[in-house]
Amino acid sequence: MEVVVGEPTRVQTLAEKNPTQVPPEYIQAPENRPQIKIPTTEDNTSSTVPVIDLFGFDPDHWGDVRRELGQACKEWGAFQVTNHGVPFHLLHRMRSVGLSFFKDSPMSHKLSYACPPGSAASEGYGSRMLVSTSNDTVLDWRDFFDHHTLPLSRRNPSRWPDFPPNYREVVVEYSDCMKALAQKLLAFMSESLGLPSSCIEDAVGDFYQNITVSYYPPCPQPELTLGLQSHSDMGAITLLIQDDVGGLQVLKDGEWVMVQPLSDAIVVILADQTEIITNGNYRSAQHRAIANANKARLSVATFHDPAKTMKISPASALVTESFPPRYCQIVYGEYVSSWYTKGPEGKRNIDALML
Ligand SMILES: O=C(O)CCC(=O)C(=O)O
Ligand SMILES: [Fe+2]
Repeated sequence: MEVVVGEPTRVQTLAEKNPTQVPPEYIQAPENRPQIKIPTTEDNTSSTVPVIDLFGFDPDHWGDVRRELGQACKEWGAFQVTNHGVPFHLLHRMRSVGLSFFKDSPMSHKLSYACPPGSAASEGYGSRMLVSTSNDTVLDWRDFFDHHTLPLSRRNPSRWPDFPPNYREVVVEYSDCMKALAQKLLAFMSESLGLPSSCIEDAVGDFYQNITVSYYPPCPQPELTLGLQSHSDMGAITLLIQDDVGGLQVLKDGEWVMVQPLSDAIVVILADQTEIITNGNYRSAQHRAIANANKARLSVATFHDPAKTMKISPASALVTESFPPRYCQIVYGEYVSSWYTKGPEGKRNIDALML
């Protein structure tokens, strides 16, 4: 494998030249290309990513919410939540400062935050997800900004954009709200499996939280490329908001299903460590983002991961003689390194751990 050195091409810079074609390094193999469909009234609408009303965590609704959540975790590994308690104006402000950084600040400003080329998951402005590439690696039609937000020892707002002027304070507030929601959701998920409410969170340990703002510029040939290749998230739980353009898809029974943009909802994506901890009772969601011919799209994903030193294995309460462990124990940091080196290719990293 050849290690990438030097600054990557910024997709936004490419797109601003109004090309009529996507450069070859962004063209996916035919089997990975998205089917861009214009929705019709004959579409089978039975397959939609579940939307779960959390009723502001009102205890009167806990039983129903737990049941719905448990079913969505089993069948989909991804769902949207409404009445989640995070103020709508905060979701709006987070999208708005993210968009303003990409759209309103000059490239020279963005580049002053560039991720160091060739290092995985570093904080800053980036365009390539993987550390190294072979000739057949296909690039994503995406630029992003990654923030290290938790634990507090990793949080250094001076590494984040200072434009627009309220950028840093919005990210701090957003980070804290997402942590609180992730904790509540993991508690419900534990309970829905008959486990004590702290079971999954205890197995994850202190959250390592990263917030990634993804910017997908308009693309001349969205049918040939992907905004973000098919993958499952490697940590425990991801909370995502998007704008009204749409493009996030979840794989369900071999079909790619679009996650309908709902401005006040938060998309919940189960990640690989939750699949291991729940011994496969709940599965991580395979997902991807498609590009759009006419519009730029923005999403904000908040990842909650274990510390690199954490050992992750199926919860002992879910392992019995009739339900033996289905995954071997891993050290999270080793899982991450291998993920970034090999690339995600759907769920191959987690599938490789299955006993
Ligand atoms: O932009 C999206 O909707 C998906 C982002 C995502 O899956 C990720 O950053 O891991
Ligand atoms: Fe993801």
